[in-house]
Amino acid sequence: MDIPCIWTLISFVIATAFSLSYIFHFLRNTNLKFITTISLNHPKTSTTKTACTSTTTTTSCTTSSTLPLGTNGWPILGETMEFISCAYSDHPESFMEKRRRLYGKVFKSHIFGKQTIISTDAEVNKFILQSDAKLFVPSYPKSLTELMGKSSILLINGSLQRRIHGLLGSFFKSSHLKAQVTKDMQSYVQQAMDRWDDNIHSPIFIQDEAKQAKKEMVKVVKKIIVSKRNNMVPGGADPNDVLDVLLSDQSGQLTDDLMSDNMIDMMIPGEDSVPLLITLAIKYLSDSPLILHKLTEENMKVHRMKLELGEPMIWSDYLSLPFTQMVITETLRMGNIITGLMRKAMKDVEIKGYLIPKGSCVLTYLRSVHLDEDLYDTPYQFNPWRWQNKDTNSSSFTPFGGGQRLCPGLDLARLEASIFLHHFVTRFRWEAEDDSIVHFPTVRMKKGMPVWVKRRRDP
Ligand code: HEM
Repeated sequence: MDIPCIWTLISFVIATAFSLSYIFHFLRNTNLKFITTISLNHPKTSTTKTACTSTTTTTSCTTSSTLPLGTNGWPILGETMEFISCAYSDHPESFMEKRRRLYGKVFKSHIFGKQTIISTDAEVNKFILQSDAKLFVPSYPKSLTELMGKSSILLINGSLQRRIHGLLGSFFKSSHLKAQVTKDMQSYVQQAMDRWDDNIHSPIFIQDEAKQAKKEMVKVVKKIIVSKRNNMVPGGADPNDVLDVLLSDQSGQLTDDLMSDNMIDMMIPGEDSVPLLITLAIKYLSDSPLILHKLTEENMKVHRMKLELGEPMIWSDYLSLPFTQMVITETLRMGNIITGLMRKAMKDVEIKGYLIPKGSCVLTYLRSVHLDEDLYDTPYQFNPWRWQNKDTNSSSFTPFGGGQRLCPGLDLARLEASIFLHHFVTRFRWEAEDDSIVHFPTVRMKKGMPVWVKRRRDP
């Protein structure tokens, strides 16, 4: 066969493949029930497997469980293009909403090169996040795992993960660290805001300013580690806090690699998540004058009281401002800085009647839960009052994950956001330029959240 002929044949095969996959896709969308039955091997018709349900204390096995429904989309591409185009649109939830309507809150899809079970159900997510490594382990794309390092706490499992988690958790909770972070952040924020006073000809970009503040915070944590290491006397005094414990650990498990990988874990949320939390709070406040007024009033009150007493604000003052904390909680709910968490099933697991087969990749999609109208009235409305007398420790609110991997930096994140907001609203009035939230590949402001600031005359 000559060369043009081979090309004609190849083109024909490719065209046929695309046409068939188009027809297949079209049929599936128009006659969903028929196709799901065939293409998904739906257990109602063909699959019955033995599966295990675990609670904190028991694991029981049943023989009737159903695989989540859903579609695989196009060959190779799966449903990735639709996922991305929805994520870039004004309504990024549309991908999940459409499938929730068709298949329920837990469904199957094929995104980013992998068949994935997506859970948008609060209870299912809670179960998955609270399970130990016998049932589910973290599962991230190779590019991310290489960045994190193999001994990153986000990737290790079992007793070593629990040990490091406990140590980091107590370090971040220690009043010593909170006091140091508060002192350094206050001084940084004040210096930065002094510069803004003179800046009347251009807007301030909150996203960049918050990131710069955060870089200072990472330096603070590092400074504490270095100074502790230098001042450590072998067999010396009892450890003061967890970092002392980490540094003096003799088990040989906490290698330098492990310590440095975990510093990176702390820098990723530091460089990104906390600045984003601050930026989103400013965005929502700029759009809601009444809420901004109430927040300013609360912060002004404590600011004046501290001035009269001649005392500085300390970390516990920031964390006990009730309305400010409600604003931060509502920002976490609506902002969804971490949209979802990836896990891999280590055995067949049955949750709420869904069968999750061993080896499945599972995306616990936190965003859909936080915006679920079954759980929140008018979920797209920024309403901090909804948190009045409401527990933030529930399966319907998990911006910091849950279970054994619950974010150990959550108090620190709230503290840093509170410090920034306090100094910002007590020193300035501002007018925000139009900006919008982008949801893919990560959440951020399109223009960096430019605001025009004006010094308050009523300290
Ligand atoms: C708004 C800010 C933050 C958000 C939304 C956030 C969110 C999260 C989430 C959802 C997880 C769970 C990951 C998983 O289950 O796979 C996590 C874990 C973690 N976070 Fe945060 N985080 C924030 C700030 C911080 C800060 C400030 C630090 C430390 C300085 C920090 C350190 C960590 C660490 C070390 C883990 C891993 C815990 C483990 O796997 O045992 N985070 N974070």
